[in-house]
Amino acid sequence: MYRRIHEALLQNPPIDDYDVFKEIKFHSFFESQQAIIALCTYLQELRKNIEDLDEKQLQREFFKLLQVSLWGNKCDLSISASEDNSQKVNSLELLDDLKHFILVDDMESIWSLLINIKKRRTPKEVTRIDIVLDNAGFELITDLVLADFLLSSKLVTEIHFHGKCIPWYVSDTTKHDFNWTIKQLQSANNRWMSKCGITWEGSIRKGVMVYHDHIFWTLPHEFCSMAQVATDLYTELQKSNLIIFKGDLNYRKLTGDRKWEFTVPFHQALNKFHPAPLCSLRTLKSDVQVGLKLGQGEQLVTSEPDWMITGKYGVVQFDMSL
Ligand SMILES: O=P(O)(O)OC[C@H]1O[C@](O)(CO)[C@@H](O)[C@@H]1O
Repeated sequence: MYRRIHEALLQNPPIDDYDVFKEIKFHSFFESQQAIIALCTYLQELRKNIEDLDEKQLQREFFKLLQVSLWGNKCDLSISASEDNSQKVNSLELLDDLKHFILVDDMESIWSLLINIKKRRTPKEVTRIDIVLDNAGFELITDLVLADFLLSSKLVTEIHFHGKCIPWYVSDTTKHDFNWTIKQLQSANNRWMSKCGITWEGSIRKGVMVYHDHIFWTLPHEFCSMAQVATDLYTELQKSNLIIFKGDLNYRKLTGDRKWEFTVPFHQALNKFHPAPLCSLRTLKSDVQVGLKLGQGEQLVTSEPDWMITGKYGVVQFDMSL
């Protein structure tokens, strides 16, 4: 459907590069303003003392911002049929209450990977994280905040973002959305928002934040076929130390969108897709889920029949092995 919409526009210059979802994406960004201010303020305060944090404190902040990015995935205009689905309250204050809804929590393993790389890194070495983006609006801000934290804490030295070439699933991030968001922050009437915008613009100029897009992300292929059908993208991702896949649609493509048993290991469902260590930050909006404990899925089926489609539950699911 999204391809059809795009095709129809392509055939009708001068509106051939018009994004029909632009207005609602903008609206969702502005509606999330207070939550964005809270997050930007938190980040800027954190940056002031980041050099003084010990390992435990750094880990705590990493877990916080990883969860903020996870729950940012609730803000998706495709699940809400384009009704308002913005973030109204400070997401940092909700984390304790939401913890219980994380069905798979591999945050410790992700932390071990990153902190060990940091400890072993020589001064000239690059540590790279790739974030395969999902929704523009509040979710994109949470991803940028996480990226900034990873860079300012020196856990990593480069962040590569991957977005969509065409408007996709209503609110998915395109290059235009990415640049627009950073410009909006820069010119915002709030010093912390504009500080974030200016810093991120600078990071892009210096090449420590890099934006990519590739047609593969809007093709119907499951990710295990990437090495064959998009060899250049697969090779690019192999340069990463960790790939973070945001959102439900990416999870469906990681796992081939099959009716797996809930207890099938994530590694098995990836079906040999291993360009680099990877993780999924996803709130559940469709009926595929792997890597659960024995009985966990069945219990949810009984107690909450729609647990897989409302975005109430989330996973931070990691696969290390190559
Ligand atoms: O933005 P996300 O997290 O990828 O969610 C997209 C999901 O939402 C839906 O469009 C509706 O639930 C699913 O078909 C799709 O998997």
